[in-house]
Amino acid sequence: MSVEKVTALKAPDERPRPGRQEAEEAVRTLLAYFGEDPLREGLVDTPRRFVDAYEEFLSGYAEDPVAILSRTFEEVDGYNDIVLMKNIRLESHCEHHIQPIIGVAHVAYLPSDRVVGISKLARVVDAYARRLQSQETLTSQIATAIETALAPRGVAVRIEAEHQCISTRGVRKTDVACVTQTLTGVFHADPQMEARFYRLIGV
Ligand SMILES: Nc1nc2c(ncn2[C@@H]2O[C@H](COP(=O)(O)OP(=O)(O)OP(=O)(O)O)[C@@H](O)[C@H]2O)c(=O)[nH]1
Ligand SMILES: [Zn+2]
Repeated sequence: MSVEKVTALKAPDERPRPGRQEAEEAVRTLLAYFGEDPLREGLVDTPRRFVDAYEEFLSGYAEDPVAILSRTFEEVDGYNDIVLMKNIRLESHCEHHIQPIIGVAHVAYLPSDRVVGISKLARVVDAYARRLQSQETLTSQIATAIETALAPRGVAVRIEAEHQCISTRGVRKTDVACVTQTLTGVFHADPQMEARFYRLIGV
C-alpha cells in the first residue's frame, strides 16, 4: 500500500499535525501570494486571528456526536410521536472552497424507548457542521449519529442552505438554496410519516 493511502486511512486524531507557528506562517504566505505586505500594521496580527477564527469554525472535529447523544431519558409518560427541532441555524464551510454554508437544519426522530435532551439535537448539527463539509455528507452524518445513539423508529434530517462559493464567486447565483435530506426507518418506509414531516416543517 502506498504511503499516501496509509495516511488517508488514519483516524483524524492520529494524523501528524503542523504546529501553530507553521499554520500562521501559511497564512503569511497566502497574504504575500495575493500581493499584500504581511508585516504592515493592519495585517501583522492577521495570521493569529485567522487561525483562531478557523479553530472556532472547525471545532467540530474535537466533538463526538454520539457521546453528545448518550444521555437519554425514558420517562416520557407514554409519549409516542415525532420529536422535531426545526429551523436550527446551520453554519458550516464547504470542503471544496472553504467558504461558508449558511442555512437551517430540521431534525426529527420517532423515538422507540428513549428520548434525548432536545438541545443535543442542535449540538449534533453543530458538531458536524463545524467541519469542512459537503451538504450531503453533513445531512447523512447527522442522521446516522441519531440512529446509532438512539435506535429510534426513524430519523428525518433536512437541510436548506446557501453556499457562498456559489453566491459570491464562480457561477454567482444568489438566493439559491441547496436542499438535502436523509430519511430512515418509518420516514423512509411510510409515505404518510414522510408527509407529516414535510407538513411539520412547512414544506
Ligand atoms: N455536491 C456538492 N457540491 C458542492 C457542495 N459545496 C460546493 N459544491 C460544488 O463543488 C463543485 C466543485 O467543482 P470544481 O469544478 O472542482 O470547482 P470550481 O472550479 O471551483 O467550480 P465552480 O464552483 O463551478 O466554479 C462545485 O460545483 C461546487 O458548487 C456540496 O455541499 N455538495
Ligand atoms: Zn464550495
